[in-house]
Amino acid sequence: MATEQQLSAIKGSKVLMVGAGGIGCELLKTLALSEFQDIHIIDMDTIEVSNLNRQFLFRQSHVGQSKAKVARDAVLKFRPNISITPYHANVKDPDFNVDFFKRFSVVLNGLDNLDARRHVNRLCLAAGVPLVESGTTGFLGQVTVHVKGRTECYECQPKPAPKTYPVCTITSTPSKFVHCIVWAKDLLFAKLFGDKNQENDLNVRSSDASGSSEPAEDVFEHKKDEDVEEYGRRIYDHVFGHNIEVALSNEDTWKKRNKPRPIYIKDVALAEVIQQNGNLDKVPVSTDPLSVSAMTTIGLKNPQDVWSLAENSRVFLEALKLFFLKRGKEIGNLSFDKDDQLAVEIVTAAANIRASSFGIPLHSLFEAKGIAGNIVHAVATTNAVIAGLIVIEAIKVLQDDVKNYRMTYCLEHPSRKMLLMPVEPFEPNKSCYVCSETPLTLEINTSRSKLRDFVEKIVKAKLGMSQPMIMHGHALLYEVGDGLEEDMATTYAANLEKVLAQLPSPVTGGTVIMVEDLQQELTCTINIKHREEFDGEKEPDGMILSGLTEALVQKNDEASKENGASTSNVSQTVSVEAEEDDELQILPAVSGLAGKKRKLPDNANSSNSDLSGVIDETKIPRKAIDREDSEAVVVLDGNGERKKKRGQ
Ligand SMILES: Nc1ncnc2c1ncn2[C@@H]1O[C@H](COP(=O)(O)OP(=O)(O)OP(=O)(O)O)[C@@H](O)[C@H]1O
Ligand SMILES: [Zn+2]
Repeated sequence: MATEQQLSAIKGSKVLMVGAGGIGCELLKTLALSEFQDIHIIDMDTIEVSNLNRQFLFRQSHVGQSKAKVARDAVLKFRPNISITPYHANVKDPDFNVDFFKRFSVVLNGLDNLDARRHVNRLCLAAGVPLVESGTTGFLGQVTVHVKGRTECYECQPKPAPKTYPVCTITSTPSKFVHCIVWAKDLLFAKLFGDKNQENDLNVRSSDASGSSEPAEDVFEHKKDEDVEEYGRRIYDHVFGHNIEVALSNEDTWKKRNKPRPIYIKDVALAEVIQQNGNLDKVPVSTDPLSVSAMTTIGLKNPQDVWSLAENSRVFLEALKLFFLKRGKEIGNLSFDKDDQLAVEIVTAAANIRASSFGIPLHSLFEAKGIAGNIVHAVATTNAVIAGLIVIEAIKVLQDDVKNYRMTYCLEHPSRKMLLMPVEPFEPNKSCYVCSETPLTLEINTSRSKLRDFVEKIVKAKLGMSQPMIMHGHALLYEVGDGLEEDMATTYAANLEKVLAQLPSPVTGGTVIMVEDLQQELTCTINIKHREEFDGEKEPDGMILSGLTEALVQKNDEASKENGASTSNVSQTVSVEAEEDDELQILPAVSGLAGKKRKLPDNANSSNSDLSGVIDETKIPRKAIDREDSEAVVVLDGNGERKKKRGQ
């Protein structure tokens, strides 16, 4: 039961919720039942069938409608007298500016991606509004509190980067099914259906061109009059047969490894089935390109079955054919999407054929989809627990009860009888470029890199700015926005194509530039250091930004060990991520010592970095507690009451 003081804080508040998905639905219900009276919700999505199992405010009949609006209507049914204002929009829209944020007592995030979270963090800082941030993945979850000047901001600490694998493991020496999936998705699928000009480590030449003056042809090129089936067989033999033969010729690689087996269509005894399969008459008529299915055409029904090599080969050939016949217009622009049935089918089939070649156990489409889409199945209970914790923290924030703020981690298994681990928040990180505006340093070749490279690779990708303005002293080098005069827009467009040292106000070693995002009201100072050379493999951007609270790249230790010595390419990595969302950071239970340095655990996990789909997360907090035994730890006792334990 809330005290009177709490009730009065709740009733007088105006709350902004961002995200009306898994956490958001639970959160809106809990806010309404906790007597909150004025709630605004932003969500840019419409309801999908796959949301219904856990986003309980939505029903089948709501599919296709705005999440924010339907969530509002559903809650008003049992709390008709409160005010809920929905916005079916992206929180990054310019309408949601600092003035908009200033209208709220607290902002509560129920988002699923880093980009939006960073954006909201910046707006909350600029508006001086407290933020309660949250995330869940399977049984894991966390709620953190961010109040300007008092606690760290969302970006004060590094976020775990996607798990990556050495390129050589993916291209030459896979030892796990996940390696085959990454190969099929990031290399093969990208080469077949993505941008043809992209850099890609897949062997694309039909033969080694070194001996001849003629450049070898790109096998992935679909020749004008080439029959699609013929094309499919050619690709099959090249990637599963020829490329493996080439790999085998490098004998050193296989001295301590099992040799892979080249697989050609003729080996799979497909002669007859090729004739039968791909009967397009059998494809159900559908207007939705994402529902075209090779499995259906072939008559494979159960996605949980593990297909044989021959079945995988049939699916591969059929899916390739369907892409060309049914979705030809998309070819050249596709990137893997876990909700694209045909894409999942071809990636599953290709990964399985490769796995077969390397003696790795095959997997079902269902399993392969989980791995490729990095799906950790959501647990509705975790969302409910996290939503409850968000409301608890929101109430403390409304009462300005700073000393009782807690960041709480929800674990899968009890650790010291705790499933919920509260941790005192940390002070702002003095070197955070977001909340402490600490200058950054950029090493760059100022006579080779263009302003466009700087904008794309640094300002947008690294600093997460969407409406940047770049200044050198009083000179404005670049700006975006609707209100720009035509001549200025032309000047900025021309500047983008100039190398830094040749800009109207030249940027060279020693220059200090300011980058400002007008919407986020964030300004970064960047000290420029000219550097002549960059290592193409280790520093592929050709520029290095330092001073960020940088992401920790999680190396797959086993993969590194297995392949570390095999090629020169170990430092290069392939990301297993299709998208940068669902990021969840699990931090150790260092507590009580606000301002003290903390480390991410070695095996820190995040939902988007664990491909097994099963996160062995319990080790993280438990290890952390054990390691931090002598530190102050705040625990919940059996009755749920908070006790503060001080270590010796
Ligand atoms: N930039 C954004 N602006 C507004 N809403 C956003 C933004 N980014 C994400 N969201 C919303 O945050 C919610 C996150 O919810 P959740 O993690 O349950 O994802 P989901 O898309 O509903 O489910 P799933 O990804 O598991 O299919 C989604 O409803 C999504 O629309
Ligand atoms: Zn910060």
